[in-house]
Amino acid sequence: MSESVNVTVTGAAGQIGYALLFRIASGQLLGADTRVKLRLLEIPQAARAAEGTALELQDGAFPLLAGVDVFDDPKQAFSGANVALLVGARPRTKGMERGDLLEANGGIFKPQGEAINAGAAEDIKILVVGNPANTNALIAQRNAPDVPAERFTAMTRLDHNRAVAQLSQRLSVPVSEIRKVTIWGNHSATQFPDILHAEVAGRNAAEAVGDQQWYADEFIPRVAKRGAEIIDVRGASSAASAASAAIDHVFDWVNGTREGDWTSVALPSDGSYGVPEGLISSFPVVSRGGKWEIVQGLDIDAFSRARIDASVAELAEERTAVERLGLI
Ligand SMILES: NC(=O)c1ccc[n+]([C@@H]2O[C@H](COP(=O)([O-])OP(=O)(O)OC[C@H]3O[C@@H](n4cnc5c(N)ncnc54)[C@H](O)[C@@H]3O)[C@@H](O)[C@H]2O)c1
Ligand SMILES: O=C(O)C[C@H](O)C(=O)O
Repeated sequence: MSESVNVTVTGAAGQIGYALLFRIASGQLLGADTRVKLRLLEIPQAARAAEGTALELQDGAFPLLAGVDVFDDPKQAFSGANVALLVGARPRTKGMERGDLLEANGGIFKPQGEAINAGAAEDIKILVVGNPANTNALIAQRNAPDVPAERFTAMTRLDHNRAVAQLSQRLSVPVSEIRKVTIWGNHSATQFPDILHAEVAGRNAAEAVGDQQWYADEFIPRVAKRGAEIIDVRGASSAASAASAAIDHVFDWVNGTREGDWTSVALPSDGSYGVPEGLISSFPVVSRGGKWEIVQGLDIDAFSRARIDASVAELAEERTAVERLGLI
């Protein structure tokens, strides 16, 4: 059994936090051989609720759980962190777009980036879940100049999983048969869920669907607006599915993606596919040796190009907005 790994989770007393922490403690984030020390960060008003969750974690008697500490100070919470899940932020409510949260939530990620820069472990891996996730990740990254930029990622795995599930339902095939779906761009309604390179049981997915109108007018908006659909039907933003996607994201980062497949992650662009360098945009990626690599060489047709460009333009606008707010 290895040394324990420090996992910092922000927003630990929130909805996603509650769905996430028990899965981490059970070994699903890092694997069944890795002991975990949880470091929970909350705002002072919610720290007692996080203490309550810590008591429940203790009551789970998880063999892989090496300890739980609760903090209300980011510097302490991120000290020595090997993995950081930045969940704590306000969720949107009915009628809002995720970008509307920029002003309310952006300010959270500057001090957290600074705290990561000051005290996280050398091998820190960061996943931002709190919305607007891509731009919050950009804020944290730009405030942590000593941490390699590629360690900062934002979550589009929930969108990816949603796309796989919709395709599976449409084609009546198990999700395990679906490969190489991509989410491009922002975790927002402008995102582009791409099935043109995807495979279903070894066959091209777009050909298997054979219905461009369903793809353009039903599938893409259904996936891109699924967060709003959940808020409408459930009365609160997605929580357990978001926690599950966060587990998938980090598990694949640490353990590698499966052969013959890829996943979707928002990470700092290196200029691939014409996305301006530095923007935290979603790409098709594989994970090898604990590092994400953008899948290269995919043909991008005019339909896809227009959609990728629109989502990337929104990311550039969000970057300008946070520059104006003095957050980067
Ligand atoms: N990227 C995605 O796919 C995705 C999916 C679902 C939800 N989200 C986002 O995740 C965020 C959390 O959602 P939730 O449903 O858990 O919300 P929630 O309101 O239930 O919980 C948020 C928690 O964060 C805490 N918090 C606020 N500011 C903090 C700070 N500075 N430091 C530490 N903790 C802080 C709050 O006290 C609260 O307990 C929201 O922004 C939501 O929109 C993202
Ligand atoms: O849509 C939201 O506001 C929550 C989350 O980002 C989601 O995709 O479910």
